[in-house]
Amino acid sequence: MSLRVNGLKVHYRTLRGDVQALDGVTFSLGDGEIMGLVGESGCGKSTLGKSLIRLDHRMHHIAGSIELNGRDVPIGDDAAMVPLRYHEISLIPQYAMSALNPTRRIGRMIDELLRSRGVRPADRADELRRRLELVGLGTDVLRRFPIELSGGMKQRVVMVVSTLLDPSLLIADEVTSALDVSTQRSVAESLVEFRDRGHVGSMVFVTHDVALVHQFADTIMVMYAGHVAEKGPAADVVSDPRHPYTQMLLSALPEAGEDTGERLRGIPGTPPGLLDPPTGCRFRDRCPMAFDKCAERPPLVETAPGHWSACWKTEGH
Ligand SMILES: Nc1ncnc2c1ncn2[C@@H]1O[C@H](COP(=O)(O)OP(=O)(O)OP(=O)(O)O)[C@@H](O)[C@H]1O
Repeated sequence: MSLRVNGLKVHYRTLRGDVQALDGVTFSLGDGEIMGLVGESGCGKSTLGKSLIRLDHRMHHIAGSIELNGRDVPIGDDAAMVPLRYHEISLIPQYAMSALNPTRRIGRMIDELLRSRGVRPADRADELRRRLELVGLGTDVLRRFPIELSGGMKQRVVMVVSTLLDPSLLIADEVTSALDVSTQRSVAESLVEFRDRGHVGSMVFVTHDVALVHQFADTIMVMYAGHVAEKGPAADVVSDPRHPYTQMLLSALPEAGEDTGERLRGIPGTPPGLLDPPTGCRFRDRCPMAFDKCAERPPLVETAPGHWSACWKTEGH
């Protein structure tokens, strides 16, 4: 499995003009790679996740291409995307577990979903049972209503359903944010296990939680205001961040076990509005290292093997 996203621009049409939510996003994902996608609220994480599978009616594909396993993904053509959805690319949207239909038993809901995707439920019944077991659920959940399950159980059901057709790519959007810390970890471990067993090819794991994602992701991509700031091996991004935004994002996190008595400080300032974003580097108004050249947009450059950064001050620019 391989994914290549090249120069992707996606805007939201609003009465006040176009919100430039993704402005030339370029990255690739290798076979089996789990990529954590992080950045402050509003930087375009969910928009990128949705763009890979389904644009809603306000989203417009302005430019750029997506290639999955060497084939073009026609994101601007809703009808042409139908055969790819859930079979090739699957999404666990934000709040999916809260959106389970309260009047349907889990088993019936799964049957209906499979039929809507052109699959006979009986053909996947054994696999469904195996995967429920894999995430620690008995088949009795199939007879239950969503209200009878805990948050962690619901999230596991959603994971199993979203991956039942063995997609090449899974986008998991904030799947752990509403869960307690130990459940977060076990949901993340189940996703890794699904990848290890080949139930999903690669994964984009969207989260605010750098500390959690760095424990299990292979790579981390940091977005800022619709641009990619940095992408690289998870351990390198955390131990040797190249982009000043990543450095500030990480320094705003507490060290494990450390209590300095200081209040945590966020990054001063706020991201620019995307209706009329500044030209050049979009981080420059908040960046302590900004200089004249930042009025020009810095290209994303590979500064070490597999480690990319878009900053004029990073070596290699
Ligand atoms: N339906 C919409 N109409 C107009 N603008 C939108 C819409 N949805 C998102 N946006 C804007 O697009 C930009 C990217 O939003 P997006 O939800 O992708 O960010 P995010 O990083 O996923 O944020 P969060 O972490 O809060 O989910 C933001 O400026 C947001 O205000």
